[in-house]
Amino acid sequence: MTCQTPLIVALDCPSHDAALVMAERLDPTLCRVKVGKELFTRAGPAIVEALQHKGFEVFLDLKFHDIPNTAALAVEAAAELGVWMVNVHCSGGLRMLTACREILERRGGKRPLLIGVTVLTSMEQADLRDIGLDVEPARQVLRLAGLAERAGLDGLVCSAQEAAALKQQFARLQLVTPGIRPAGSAADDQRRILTPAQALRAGADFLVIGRPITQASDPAQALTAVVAELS
Ligand SMILES: O=C(O)c1cc(=O)[nH]c(=O)n1[C@@H]1O[C@H](COP(=O)(O)O)[C@@H](O)[C@H]1O
Repeated sequence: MTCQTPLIVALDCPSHDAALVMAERLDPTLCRVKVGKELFTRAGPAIVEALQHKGFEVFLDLKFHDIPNTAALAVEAAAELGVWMVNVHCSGGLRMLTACREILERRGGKRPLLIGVTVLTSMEQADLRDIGLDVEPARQVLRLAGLAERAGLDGLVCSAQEAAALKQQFARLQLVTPGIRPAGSAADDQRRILTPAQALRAGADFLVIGRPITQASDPAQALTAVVAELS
């Protein structure tokens, strides 16, 4: 089934069954789905297979960040699950990123898109200062994007607020942007946010949306509303 929109719904659900109930309300021609740390830790590879069986392309969002050998083998394991996209933290460094890309190339065949997380969309300048980085988020994102480019990754996770600058400098990289909030939605723990339409206009290739859809009283209707905003 071909997905016709850039939308990726974050299935941040507490169990296999809860994720499948949510997926039932979504349409695989209107969105891909993301399996993240909570769901994968509870439900394991079986939930990825079940979602694929329902026709969804799956972004496995485990944000690997480790020594090069460990991260690369984890990425290889993700590829074996047949996921559409997998991510690693750019702050793992150039050698880690390169090892992840190389292991996918050695494996050959159909491989997932390998995407580097830059600065989490929940972080603002004060959060970076707390971890010893005296730099604006947008500047740090560009620095990490340079690493991803050198390592030959397929794209970046960033805030849509940085999309225009990134597209200008790194046109090849696909931009995956969480921190998407339809007008009027709560920001929750997100800090660097844009609306779906703003994100697309800024140059985002894929928009990750979780709670505004999954916690809506009618998730299918919330998804349709976002699709309508984008068309
Ligand atoms: O890699 C991610 O997907 C990610 C990176 C990032 O910088 N910010 C971010 O929010 N995410 C994920 O995107 C989703 C956003 O969910 P909502 O805030 O509910 O829309 C969550 O599953 C996060 O884990």
